[in-house]
Amino acid sequence: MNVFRLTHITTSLHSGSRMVVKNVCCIGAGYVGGPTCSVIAWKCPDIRVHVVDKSQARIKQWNSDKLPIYEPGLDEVVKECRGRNLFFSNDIDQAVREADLIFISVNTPSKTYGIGKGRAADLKHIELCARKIAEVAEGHKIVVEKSTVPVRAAESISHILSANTKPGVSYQVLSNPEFLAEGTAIENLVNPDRVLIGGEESAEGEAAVGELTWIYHHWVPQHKIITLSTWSSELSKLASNAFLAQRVSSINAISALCEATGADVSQVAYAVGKDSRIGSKFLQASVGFGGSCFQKDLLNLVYIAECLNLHEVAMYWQQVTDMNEYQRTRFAKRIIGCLFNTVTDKTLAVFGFAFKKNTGDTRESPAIFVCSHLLEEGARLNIYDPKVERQQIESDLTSARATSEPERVEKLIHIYTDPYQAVTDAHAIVILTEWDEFKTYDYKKMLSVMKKPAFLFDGRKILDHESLINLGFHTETIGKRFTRNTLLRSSGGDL
Ligand SMILES: NC(=O)C1=CN([C@@H]2O[C@H](COP(=O)(O)OP(=O)(O)OC[C@H]3O[C@@H](n4cnc5c(N)ncnc54)[C@H](O)[C@@H]3O)[C@@H](O)[C@H]2O)C=CC1
Ligand SMILES: O=C(O)[C@H]1O[C@H](OP(=O)(O)OP(=O)(O)OC[C@H]2O[C@@H](n3ccc(=O)[nH]c3=O)[C@H](O)[C@@H]2O)[C@H](O)[C@@H](O)[C@@H]1O
Repeated sequence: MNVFRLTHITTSLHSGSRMVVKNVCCIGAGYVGGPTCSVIAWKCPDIRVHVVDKSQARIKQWNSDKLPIYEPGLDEVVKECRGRNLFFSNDIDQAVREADLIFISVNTPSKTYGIGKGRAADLKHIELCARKIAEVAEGHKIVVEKSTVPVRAAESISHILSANTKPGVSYQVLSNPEFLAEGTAIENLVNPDRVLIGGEESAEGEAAVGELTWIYHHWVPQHKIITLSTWSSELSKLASNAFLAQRVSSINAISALCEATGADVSQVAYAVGKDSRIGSKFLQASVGFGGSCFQKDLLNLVYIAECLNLHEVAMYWQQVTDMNEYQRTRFAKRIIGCLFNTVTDKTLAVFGFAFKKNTGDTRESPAIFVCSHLLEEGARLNIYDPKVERQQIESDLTSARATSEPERVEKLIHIYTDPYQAVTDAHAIVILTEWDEFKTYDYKKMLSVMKKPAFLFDGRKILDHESLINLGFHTETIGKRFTRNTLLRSSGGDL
């Protein structure tokens, strides 16, 4: 079916029967809408791209020299296209009215209220976009679901649009989920593994799929563009994130076994990944996965399965997120255990707060969970991250969800812009993000200003642990135990 549809689309493109997309609008100028549409504008100089958002602050930043998100390569793309065929504004009505094709790229967080609280995707922003489009649209519009949504969300969008259709207005709704990862967004967008386009199985549906395919054809080879049914496209996105998260939880489960048995998780991951059926990617054991999507998309999948009475399926995917919770808690407990079972009034230098390197994003960062656990135990935290803003760290750790005692926490956290200052008089260094610069530090110099015994907990497995032990650090990492640390502990660590 797929081959048939692709052939059909290519034929209709060549026959000159297309509507020719000249104006694209994207509602939602976030981590997905911003980079995705910047790349479309960059690769398609013949298309005008308008990125709109309800947040004035966000749009102001997109129009400034300091973009609202840090993403390698993004500044250059925006600089080249902004004002030429790429525009950022709050005028949603006008952008929607002028557009031939509208991406909906707004946030779809887990619900924080009502039925499905904490698990179901909150589609209120999507619905508001559909209603806005219905209110102001003129002529024919292709509406593209770019946000990650539950299966059959496109049906709800279509219902809202058709129930409010004015004379002379028509719509086609497509699913085109995004697979970019933060920190490598531009690279992923420029050279995607695949692009999914789901559409209705009708002549109109296929014509709309053809229009979006034409946009991607500007830079993505035909064989990477997969057309499929709307529902398959929506579910493929949730399934992809679930599979990726599952790999991380699988290797993290093995890391606990390694620590208990004396095996080394890096060696196990290497050996397992050499099997070409398994592959080596996404097998890096860590303090746990973070980011705005893995957790919410997994929980959404669990919720969908439960609603469909597929309890075993729900329980299977639930375990992936339970394992992640276990890994984060296990790491925090290990820190406390090694520090003689108490961190109260001890100073810990925390390196990294973003959920992964090369981003300033902290959403669901394991750092929030580990730090919150340590703060509950009364630790003082000196936190350094090269890209996360001070206010973000403060708000993440003092928010109602992270703690019940914001005033107490405020006194316990100190944000540093220099890692060497952050370690002064600290009892331990805790690495929570895999920033490359952490590998380049002078740990001998750091050790000299720390309390002894000095501890280092590498939650990302990025440092040379043997060298650190030789320097005199009591070193702990995920999925491996160092026997020489025992000597350190018995000698008071003063080597
Ligand atoms: N962050 C990521 O790396 C990825 C995210 N996704 C998915 O893409 C979607 C968007 O995610 P992000 O870009 O991270 O979210 P985000 O929170 O960074 O951006 C969403 C933007 O939409 C705006 N918005 C919300 N409702 C609006 C409305 N009614 N009118 C105008 N603007 C509105 C918000 O002000 C915000 O700026 C989500 O469904 C997410 O699951 C998919 C792939 C990767
Ligand atoms: O839907 C989304 O939001 C996106 O979610 C992930 O992208 P992202 O969350 O940006 O980053 P990842 O590289 O997937 O990392 C997620 C988390 O897993 C952790 N991780 C990743 C890989 C690994 O081997 N080990 C590991 O602990 C990372 O440190 C990070 O905390 C997916 O990789 C993207 O394909 C998807 O589009």
